[in-house]
Amino acid sequence: MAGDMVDAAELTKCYRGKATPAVDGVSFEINEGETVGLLGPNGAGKTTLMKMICGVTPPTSGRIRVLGRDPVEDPVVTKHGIGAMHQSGPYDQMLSGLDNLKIATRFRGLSWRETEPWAMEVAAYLGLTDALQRLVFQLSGGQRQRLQLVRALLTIPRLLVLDEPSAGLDVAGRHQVERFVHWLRAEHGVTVLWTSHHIDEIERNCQRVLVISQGRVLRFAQPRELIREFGGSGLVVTTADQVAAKVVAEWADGAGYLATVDDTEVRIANAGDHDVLPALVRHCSDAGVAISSFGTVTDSLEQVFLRMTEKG
Ligand SMILES: Nc1ncnc2c1ncn2[C@@H]1O[C@H](COP(=O)(O)OP(=O)(O)OP(=O)(O)O)[C@@H](O)[C@H]1O
Repeated sequence: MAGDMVDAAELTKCYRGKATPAVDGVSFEINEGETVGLLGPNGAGKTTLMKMICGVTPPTSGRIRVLGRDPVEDPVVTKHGIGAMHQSGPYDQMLSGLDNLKIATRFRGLSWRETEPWAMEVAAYLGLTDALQRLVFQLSGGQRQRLQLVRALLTIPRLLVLDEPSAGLDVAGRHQVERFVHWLRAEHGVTVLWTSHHIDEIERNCQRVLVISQGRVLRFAQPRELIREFGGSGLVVTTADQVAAKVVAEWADGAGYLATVDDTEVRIANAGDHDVLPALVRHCSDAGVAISSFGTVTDSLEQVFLRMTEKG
């Protein structure tokens, strides 16, 4: 059913002393089983929006429902329905990772005996079994980040909220987290709301993307729809040598295109339709320089995001 997981209507959050709202009249729906990416530049309101979904902070106005309930007023939702991994965790640095998990379990009103098998399975998957015995201050940034994910998953949530889950992780760690979330979704039907400044991560993993800027929704659509709507395709021209590359780049500049040169390769933005090519080939022939090959490249979600938020 549409919006059965999250239903936000005209959601607004104004912080005291701030002239403009952090979240400003945002409406959207998330369906059960979806993985939704939340993208926005720094300060766009992503964390504030996630906090309202998790019931951590109440909206100033508007309405938010998670699983049909008000997340601020209904602790059942926040304690059992939502697993949230926030950017920083209130750890006791002088206790082990394991003891921190036990405290979090108690805080959520759960029994460690019942929680332990699943929590240890998650920790093992994330390569944390040994690290859990060490004091938190002895863990690396990447291990602490993965410990946050275990803590968000003390139960199998209906909705998993991930606020920059890959911050501080190396490439292997990022892929491990991605594989794990994919498995959760496939095996347990967990709905995921995922924010990241690694836009390739969102493009790989999310079915729809909510793009916000200055607290407002710019667009909520599938990555490929965003690329179709806001993206362009560029021309990649490989030349015989750097002199030829310079000739191509100067011609592109003169024709009003943005050209970037990497050794003998020239990328000409928004010139993917082949109308450009005959004029370029003619120019190169007149100038006596050779083109070795050419092809087209389509914008990535990252390029589309930059374009959308620059307009923002
Ligand atoms: N507790 C707070 N009190 C006052 N202002 C706040 C508070 N939390 C956030 N803000 C402000 O609200 C706006 C949105 O902040 P928020 O953290 O939600 O953005 P964000 O998109 O998550 O940013 P980032 O990508 O940098 O983490 C910013 O202008 C920020 O300064």
